[in-house]
Amino acid sequence: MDSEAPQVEMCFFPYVGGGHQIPMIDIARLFASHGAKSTIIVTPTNALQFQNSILRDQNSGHPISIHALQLLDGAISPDSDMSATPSTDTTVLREPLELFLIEHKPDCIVFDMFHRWAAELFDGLGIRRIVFNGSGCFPRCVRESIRKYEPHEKVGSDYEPFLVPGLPDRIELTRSQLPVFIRDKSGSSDRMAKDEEKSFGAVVNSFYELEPAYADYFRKEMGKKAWLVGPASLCNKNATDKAERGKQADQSCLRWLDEKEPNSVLYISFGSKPSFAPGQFLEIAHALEASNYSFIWVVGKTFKDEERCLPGGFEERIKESKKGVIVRGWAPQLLILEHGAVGGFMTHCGWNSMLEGVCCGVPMITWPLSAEQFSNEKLVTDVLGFGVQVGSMEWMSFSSEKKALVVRAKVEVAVKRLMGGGDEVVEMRKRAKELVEKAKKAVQVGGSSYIDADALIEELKSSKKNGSRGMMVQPHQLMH
Ligand SMILES: O=c1ccn([C@@H]2O[C@H](COP(=O)(O)OP(=O)(O)O[C@H]3O[C@H](CO)[C@@H](O)[C@H](O)[C@H]3O)[C@@H](O)[C@H]2O)c(=O)[nH]1
Repeated sequence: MDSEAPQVEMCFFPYVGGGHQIPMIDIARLFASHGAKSTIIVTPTNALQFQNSILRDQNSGHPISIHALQLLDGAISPDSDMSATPSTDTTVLREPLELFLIEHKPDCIVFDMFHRWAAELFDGLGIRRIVFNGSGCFPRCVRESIRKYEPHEKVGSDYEPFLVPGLPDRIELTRSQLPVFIRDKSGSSDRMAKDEEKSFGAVVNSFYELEPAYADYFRKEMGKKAWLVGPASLCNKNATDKAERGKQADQSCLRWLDEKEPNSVLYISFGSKPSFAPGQFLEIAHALEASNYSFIWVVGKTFKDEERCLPGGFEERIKESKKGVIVRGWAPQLLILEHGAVGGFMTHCGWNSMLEGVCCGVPMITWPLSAEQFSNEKLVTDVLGFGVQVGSMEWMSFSSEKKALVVRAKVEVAVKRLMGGGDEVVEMRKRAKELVEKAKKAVQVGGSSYIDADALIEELKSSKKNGSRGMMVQPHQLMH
């Protein structure tokens, strides 16, 4: 490293909730641990959520801070009711952000693509922008291929599988599994893709060894400049950091897990905003009772209609038999997944959950619901080979109450297949273990993600030293 070069100043502007915000906070902490002066720009609500872990990092000597944007008088923060979705309008943050950036002029800003107005602001201010879109290379290759070749236009029905053209593996999807904005050709995805094209590159929460063919494809075939610096969750080294990630979690389920045999518990979570129709909760509950494996089930804040969600006496029965725990708030997901008693993960295939399952070596039951989750499922089951599909077929939108049910028999089959621990699952665990080691190595000194993070910092340093924005060199993976 060039010790004479000035310290690089990076700003991070995460989205206002859930699966996009958590990894970006981790990524900011990761860059600070590499010596970059990192400032996380958030709303006042969010600042409180993350301040403890940032304080701990500061105490370890990492150059990191949080800046809480001061909203104009009368303005309401987009996360005030904690229910932000990808379509939440965040333009109210624009003015205070602009004031901050004019004063601080960082060397770059890593921003979430869901702040749809932000690229224009950064360009206007002449600030180098690096995009973060939350997911990995694989789903982005799938999306680009579909955008380019439109294979979904060439099938006869929403449920007829089509091949996603040009990818390193044979990947099939159906039209019903595609986001509505792709099916309807609405401009929002095109605009975000264009924003990404014009940025200096992308910081990706992934690691090369997880998806080498797709990291190469993303960079070489699709011509994207990308720094794969993850898995970001691995920067949480101690139990306190892991427990406080995102929100304060109720940890009582960990004591319950301590009593269980290795690999005997199924962990069920559908991400930061679990949302099902009552009938779907009911199908899951019946399947869990019928399959008779122990489980921790995160249902989110609360059931909308408690009585229609669970069979009569369900909670009393599972409590008495010690078969299961229902978490109504925020679960300490990282601590649960790394607990030896957990042998399976039923997941909606959000990128973070998928990656966290990989880092903990836990095979999955894949139950994609929306966004790019159907693509992520293919990575888990068809490419990495450590998942069992529950068989969900229908993309559901955030606003829609129309949700296709997966019936209890299908859920039960998947649970028994994964938790039964047959030869297939033994193989999955073996593959998963290998990936755990690769993930850990990637973020250690000399690992692929470590090198990528340093490469970005060095790039920023040298252009700072030259007083120019310069051309960014492609990170380490071209050396592979
Ligand atoms: O009780 C909980 C619930 C969630 N989490 C954490 O919250 C994050 C959830 O992220 P993810 O699994 O990616 O799910 P979503 O919140 O649904 O993520 C959105 O953002 C992801 C990243 O772009 C996309 O892959 C998803 O499709 C999209 O729904 C993970 O880090 C979990 O560990 C907890 O710690 N406790």
